[in-house]
Amino acid sequence: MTGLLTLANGASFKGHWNGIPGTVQGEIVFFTGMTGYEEVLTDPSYKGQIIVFSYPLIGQYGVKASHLQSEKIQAAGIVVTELYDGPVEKGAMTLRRFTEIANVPVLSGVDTRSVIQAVRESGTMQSHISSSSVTPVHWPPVQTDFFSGADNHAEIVTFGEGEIHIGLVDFHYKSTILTELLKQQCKVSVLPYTMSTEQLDLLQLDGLLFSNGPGDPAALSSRFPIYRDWAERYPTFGICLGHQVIASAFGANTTKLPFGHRGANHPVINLKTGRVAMSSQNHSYVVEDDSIKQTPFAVLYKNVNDDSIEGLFHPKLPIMTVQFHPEAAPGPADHLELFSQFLSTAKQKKKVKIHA
Ligand SMILES: NC(=O)CC[C@H](N)C(=O)O
Repeated sequence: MTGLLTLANGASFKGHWNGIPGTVQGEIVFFTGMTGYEEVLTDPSYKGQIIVFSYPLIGQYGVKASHLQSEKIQAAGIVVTELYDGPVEKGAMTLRRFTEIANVPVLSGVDTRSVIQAVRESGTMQSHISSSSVTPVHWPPVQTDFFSGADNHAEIVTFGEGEIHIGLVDFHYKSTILTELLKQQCKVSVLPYTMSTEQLDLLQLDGLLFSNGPGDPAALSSRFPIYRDWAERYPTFGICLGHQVIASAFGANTTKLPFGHRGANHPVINLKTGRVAMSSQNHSYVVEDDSIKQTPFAVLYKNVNDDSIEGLFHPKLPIMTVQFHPEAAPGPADHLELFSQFLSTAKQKKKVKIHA
């Protein structure tokens, strides 16, 4: 069955529709990694978006449960050049089957290079994929607030039994973030983002990790004073949305990039050491350079491609934040050491002997 991708700027692209006939609308974003579609599709930060994969063959190694970043596909739709339909390794499911179960359509046979060029020229915009050739006449606004409370969990869920107790502030975290903490023998309590300070303090945590998440960090603005108080009292690490939220909580502004950073090879420079390393990224919003002077923070990392802020640190308190994804999944593991750095501050607070 043929299908059509329409962009809000009027451009349209024909393809082959895979899935139950229908129509899906969402913000169009593109991911440039050669591998990692399992992690990308299930990363909650992609909630509601239509993902275009730049690598021309997608699905070639199937889908394994151990690679998933959440319990389901979070993207609203998928656009690829070729959907691999051959056999996959024992124990893996084909990507076609995985998308069918989730009822997420795949538009294949699309010239994704042209789509990405259009997005790079016009900026991130609304898009529509459909099994009919009807194009939308109006575009309802895209969802940017994912924190109405409706999908928050009320309970604190605890994993692991380690001596160091970390609170993972859950803005819809990627499972690899939890796995990395557990690998380092932490006890991790996954916290509802609406939790009260009284409840938080009862847990006697040694550190807080503010997670990644979908949409606009400004959606959490009513909680910024609370998060600032928490960060000032606990060793703190922020990842992606968590970085944006912490920066905002201390007075910085955020803005939206023209077409975001989504891929597995974004070079970032550590301004203290001068070391450049590759990073995994998935974000549209960014902390504004000029607004850093309104905060106590200093810039630790910058993006080598566009000079945007990639990480911050507090000169006096154990607070560090990164815009990129040190847990990778997918992507290079060059920044995994940041978990150990964060945990060493948590251990210092607890006065536990650090085994380097
Ligand atoms: N991966 C993330 O946490 C994404 C953060 C935010 N939703 C953005 O797009 O910028």
